[in-house]
Amino acid sequence: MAIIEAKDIVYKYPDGTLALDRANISVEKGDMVALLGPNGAGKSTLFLHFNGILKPKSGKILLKGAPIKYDAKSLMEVRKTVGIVFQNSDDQLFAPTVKQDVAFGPLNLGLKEEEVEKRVKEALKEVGMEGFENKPPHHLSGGQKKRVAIAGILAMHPEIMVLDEPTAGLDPMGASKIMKLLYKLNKEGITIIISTHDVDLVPIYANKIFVMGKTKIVKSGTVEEVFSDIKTIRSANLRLPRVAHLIEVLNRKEGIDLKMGYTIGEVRHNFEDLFKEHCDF
Ligand SMILES: Nc1ncnc2c1ncn2[C@@H]1O[C@H](COP(=O)(O)OP(=O)(O)OP(=O)(O)O)[C@@H](O)[C@H]1O
Repeated sequence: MAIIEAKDIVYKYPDGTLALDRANISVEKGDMVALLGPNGAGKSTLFLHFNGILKPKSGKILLKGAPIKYDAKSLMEVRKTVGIVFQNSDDQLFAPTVKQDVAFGPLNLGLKEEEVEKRVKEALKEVGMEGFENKPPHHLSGGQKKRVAIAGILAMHPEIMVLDEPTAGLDPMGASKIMKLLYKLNKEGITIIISTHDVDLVPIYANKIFVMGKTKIVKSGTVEEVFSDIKTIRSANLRLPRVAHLIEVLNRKEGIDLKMGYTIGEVRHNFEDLFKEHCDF
């Protein structure tokens, strides 16, 4: 059974913009999902439905099979289960110190001070931000802010983490580190859903991809299923991962018959197999 599902979600902003028009998505427990799509497709709008920040005009969000309700008590429960990390960390971090920021969510859950302290410590350790407890968040770098924002959500012990473009604005090493952190959290049991434009990182970490066109999901599947659908990739302003593009060019222009791959590791194996087939070592 899906852990979280959007069913026929329609959402119109007050100015009349139809941002979602019967959008459907279904995520299994333990998945690490990447949502791809062009600017303005509706990815952030869809994410804001996952923990009830936005209420659909029609359609439902099902959490563990049950439609979420929008009264304050039900929303509190939903937000314990589903944590959202916003695209812009400055929208998330507002307390005078890192420690107070990470403590905000658990304190809101009404947890005892001792338990809050414990969770803050654990969360900062998990994201590699121990020692920054007393720093003001606005003095941190972009990558550090992202880690603190993730810690603030982790401290609520969510089952699902939804991250809107978690690598946007980070340098390549910082982006890889954040993806590795999310991968680790996923392996520890948290279902992770991210939106991203980083098609080179997606095949390394995601086990399921959804592609969003304007207002709805237009394709879903494994890395291979999605990236082999070139028409959809182009229509969503995406591109192949660089390494896959190289294979495509080698096969097309040089007449090499190399098996397609989407990560460096995969392609290395495919090259080795090709060499074994054609060379006497
Ligand atoms: N507060 C708002 N009021 C009116 N329209 C909005 C608002 N926020 C977003 N929109 C519109 O809704 C549509 C979907 O926007 P959304 O931010 O969800 O897209 P996105 O896929 O997350 O884009 P990006 O990749 O650029 O972050 C766009 O047409 C956008 O202009």
